[in-house]
Amino acid sequence: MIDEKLEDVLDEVLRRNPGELEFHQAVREVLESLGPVVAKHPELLEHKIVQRLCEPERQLVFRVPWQADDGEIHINRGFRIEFNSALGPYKGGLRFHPSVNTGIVKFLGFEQVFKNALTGMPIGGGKGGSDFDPKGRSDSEIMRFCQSFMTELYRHIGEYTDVPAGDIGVGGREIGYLFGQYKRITNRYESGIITGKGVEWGGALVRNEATGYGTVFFLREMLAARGHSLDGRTATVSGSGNVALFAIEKLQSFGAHVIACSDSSGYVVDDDGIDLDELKQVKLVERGRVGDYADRRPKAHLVERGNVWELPTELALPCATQNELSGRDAATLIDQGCVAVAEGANMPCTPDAVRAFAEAGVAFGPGKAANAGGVATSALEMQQNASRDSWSFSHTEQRLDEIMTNIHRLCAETAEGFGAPGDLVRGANIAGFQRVALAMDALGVI
Ligand SMILES: NC(=O)C1=CN([C@@H]2O[C@H](COP(=O)(O)OP(=O)(O)OC[C@H]3O[C@@H](n4cnc5c(N)ncnc54)[C@H](O)[C@@H]3O)[C@@H](O)[C@H]2O)C=CC1
Ligand SMILES: O=C(O)CCC(=O)C(=O)O
Repeated sequence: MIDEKLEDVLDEVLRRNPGELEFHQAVREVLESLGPVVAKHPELLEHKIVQRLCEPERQLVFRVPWQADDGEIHINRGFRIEFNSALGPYKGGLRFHPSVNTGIVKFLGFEQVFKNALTGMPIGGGKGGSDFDPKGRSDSEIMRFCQSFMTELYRHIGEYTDVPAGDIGVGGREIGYLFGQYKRITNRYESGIITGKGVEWGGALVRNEATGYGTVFFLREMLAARGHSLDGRTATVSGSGNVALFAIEKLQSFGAHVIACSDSSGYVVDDDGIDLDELKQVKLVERGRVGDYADRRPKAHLVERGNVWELPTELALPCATQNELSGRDAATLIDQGCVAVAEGANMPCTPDAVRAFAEAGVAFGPGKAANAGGVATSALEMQQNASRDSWSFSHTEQRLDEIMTNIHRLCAETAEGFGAPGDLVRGANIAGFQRVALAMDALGVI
């Protein structure tokens, strides 16, 4: 249900952004939570704070030409949506995937604004990427693509303006090529222009692990609020990229039994529990498929093109991509005893799924809160860059844990304060919104 005045805002968003379905979905989800806030503070609509929040400050779309190893010239499209800078420089990742378009980048940028606000750190929200498909491309092709991408992007980013990082298809290798090209073009070693850097050249310890670890810290808090723990629970994680791998690592360290993970080729079940060293070897070193992992493990098998949510599990961590877990999947998970879901990915559960979990009393951690550990640790990287310092792993992980625990507390208290105890979706949307709205109002009509 959506408040009547907010319905008008949503109608305007739909009219101005035709066909951008993921963006519509993300905006609708936030507006559905804001009824009680605008009822209490009608000035937020009079000052057009909500309306301005739904319109990116700047949208950049550019051509990215590059040459493949066989000599063929390819042309991709690059994007950077600088969504909101009321709290600090635009901050958010870059995604390289063939599905990337304006609507996808806009939904991710919109989510990022609220997520970054929840961290309590001085970062605005943005997102970018390209419809480039890195799958099957050589290192040299990836490098040439990244160099071409940065040859346009460099003029728009900076420590005080816009600070990109990784997302799907953009990891340490790509960040290195992007940073190298920035340095070459500008002749400046400005560590603070991008995060997710290698630790030898300005990166922060724990940034690589942060999103996955943070999601599990958040899940631990969700369970603790209900008097439960992770120890001995079965868990299923979708994806097997950056977020998934380190979510598995932290789940296992807390005593959970991770039985399955996936990639776009299908899912793998391992009755002995996922062997993380083997999975990292396949995914991070060989850049292989989950089937390669199954081939090496005695009690593992691949379900080609299978849906990982058909498996019985107590904990579900969608860590792959948007709308990967449907209402039907949620019903299956609930029937088979799932007690908690934490979104490591951005908007992985469809609105039907989120509704089904709420109705069944399943603890649910929305992505903009549960996966905020990645961007929060990026802000810690910026902090270290600005002070020419580097912190130990244990100190940085401790900071991450505190940040995630605080975000959980903020969401839970906000939900409670607005008459929806336990509803972390509402808590996250309202708490994130309040922080950005306050800053926007203070900064005037800009
Ligand atoms: N990397 C980060 O720090 C953060 C990432 N996220 C979100 O987490 C999710 C995963 O991102 P990363 O792990 O960084 O990317 P990644 O590129 O390292 O891994 C993505 C994984 O998802 C799988 N995948 C992608 N599309 C799929 C599909 N249609 N069906 C099944 N599997 C699919 C890939 O095979 C891969 O295993 C994304 O939604 C991203 O926006 C959220 C917060 C921070
Ligand atoms: O670390 C960052 O700046 C980006 C993280 C990100 O893209 C996300 O939170 O979805």
